[in-house]
Amino acid sequence: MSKTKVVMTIAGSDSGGGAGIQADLKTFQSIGVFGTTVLTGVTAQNTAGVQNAVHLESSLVAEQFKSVAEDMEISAVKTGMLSNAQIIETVSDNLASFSTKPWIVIDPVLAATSGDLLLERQAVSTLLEKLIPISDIITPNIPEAEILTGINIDHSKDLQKAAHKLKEAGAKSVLIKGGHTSGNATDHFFWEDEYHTFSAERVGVGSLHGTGCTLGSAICAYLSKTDDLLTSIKLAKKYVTQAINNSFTIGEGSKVLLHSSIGDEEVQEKEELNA
Ligand SMILES: Nc1ncnc2c1ncn2[C@@H]1O[C@H](COP(=O)(O)OP(=O)(O)OP(=O)(O)O)[C@@H](O)[C@H]1O
Ligand SMILES: Cc1ncc(CO)c(N)n1
Repeated sequence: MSKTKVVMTIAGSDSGGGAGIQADLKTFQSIGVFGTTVLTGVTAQNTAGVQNAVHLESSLVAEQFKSVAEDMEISAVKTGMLSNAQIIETVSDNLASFSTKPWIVIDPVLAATSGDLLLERQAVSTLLEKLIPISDIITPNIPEAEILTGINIDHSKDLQKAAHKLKEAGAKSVLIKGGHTSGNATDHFFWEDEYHTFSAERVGVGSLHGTGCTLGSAICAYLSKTDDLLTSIKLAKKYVTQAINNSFTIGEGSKVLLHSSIGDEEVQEKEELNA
């Protein structure tokens, strides 16, 4: 039997259970990897919005990181809510300290679905300087890509320009998510000189909560299993689409996703694709 892969999410808590570290752990469990956590902050949050948010001391962020990384071999890391510049710097320093570099997936969370801010605006430049250069993949939604690059995204040419700017900032690859558009839910992937799209029929279920966290943590989980970017994005897109198809109402606000076990046969697709 192959060894269970250990992955890490560096993110905030969503008390409502739909996004943040809770969504990440549910995704890891469903895909069959062992999830560890470095908590950056705690939100009082539900499906309707964020009622309060408190970030942790960066020294405690560093200690959690050390406790896990000294004990286990981490094969992939995903970041979510990072709250402020100090936490970003701590995360960047700690990620740089791995002797064997894990895959690094950066979900540049700036705000919740409800619009509440989850990263201080003045920390955007720190994210660009400290974290993006060490990422294997960064996964902004369209509003996040606009804020990170200062480019208004109206046409496909704008997507290209924004991705180019993020690659110039040091990202190895860029996946711009298409949740915030109309028509099909198409994600645009820019990697070296390659361009790929990952598309699914838009599910007309109204507002959703936790889609971005789920996609990012699924990419992280599959990277740990397959060591292959394209395969991981393809499988993660399939995972999030299925969870969206099965989404349900649990509170007054956005719907939440249903995470269901997938099993190793999905990963066999890699072998089939490579055969
Ligand atoms: N209604 C939908 N139907 C199908 N797929 C969707 C839908 N909405 C979002 N997606 C997909 O979900 C994934 C996450 O994209 P999205 O743009 O929603 O991320 P996000 O805005 O970061 O999420 P969040 O709202 O949780 O912060 C993408 O693969 C996107 O295409
Ligand atoms: C804690 C947390 N992280 C990320 C998101 C983004 O959906 C959220 N709403 N809450």
